[in-house]
Amino acid sequence: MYDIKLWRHVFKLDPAKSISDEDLMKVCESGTDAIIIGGTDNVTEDNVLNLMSRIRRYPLPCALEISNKESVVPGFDFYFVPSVLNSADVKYHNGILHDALNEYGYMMNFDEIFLEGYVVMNEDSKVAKLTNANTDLNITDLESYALMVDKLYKLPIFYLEYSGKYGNPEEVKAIKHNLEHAQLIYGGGISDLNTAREMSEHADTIVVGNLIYENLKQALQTTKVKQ
Ligand SMILES: CC(C)=CCC/C(C)=C/CC/C(C)=C/CC/C(C)=C/CC/C(C)=C/CC/C(C)=C/CC/C(C)=C/COP(=O)(O)OP(=O)(O)O
Ligand SMILES: O=P(O)(O)OC[C@@H](O)CO
Ligand SMILES: [Mg+2]
Repeated sequence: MYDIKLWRHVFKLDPAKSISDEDLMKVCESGTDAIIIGGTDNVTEDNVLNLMSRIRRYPLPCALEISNKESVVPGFDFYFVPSVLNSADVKYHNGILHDALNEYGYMMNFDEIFLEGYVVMNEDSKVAKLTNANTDLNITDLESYALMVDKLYKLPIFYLEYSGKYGNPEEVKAIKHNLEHAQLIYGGGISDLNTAREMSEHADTIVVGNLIYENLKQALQTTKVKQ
């Protein structure tokens, strides 16, 4: 599954959180399509490297969703770079990215880097606070972001981020309707197979994060969306 377009289900592991070898084995052998390593805070070179090397024992794709320049390490199959479109701070659109290109642009392998058009919707999430995101968006606003990502910026990925909260499936449906090329990734508050199925109806890919740490059994059930 080294074609990200084919991913239906992904587990997102937070390098700042601990997970036992036994639980990690269950996650990696669950039948999920890929693992994304990502988090908002306390993401360091050390904890990213450590988690990546433990996941590398298993034959599944592993992507790093970059949260800061300092924790980018070689060895991933893919690098996902979030550009938070509804952030009030240009730093989180392209500012950090521009700095990184100044420093390392000459040595980047652009075939493995995917820019994510990110829209953050849970006002209480760490990522919304960090990026000062305007989460007061209605369906028309979201449809417009979808057009922006797909028709104008022509980004490969639209990520609807509800981190920590379950979103509105009608929003996912409306966004999907406006995407012709971009892959629609939904993440946030998936708590069982039912919610996973509901979001999978319209999202191309669903991401399960916190549930891994809160209720691993339920998290593993969500991979059944692939059946
Ligand atoms: C060495 C090598 C091979 C290099 C490859 C080249 C490469 C890819 C270089 C990278 C270029 C680079 C450094 C670009 C910078 C991009 C960047 C840092 C952009 C800003 C990213 C950004 C907006 C971060 C904010 C946080 C964010 C969007 C996080 C996403 C994940 C997320 C929301 C997780 C959920 O949060 P969590 O921590 O789990 O929250 P809870 O604890 O509440 O659950
Ligand atoms: O942790 P949860 O709420 O499952 O969200 C998943 C992911 O979208 C976070 O970046
Ligand atoms: Mg989390």
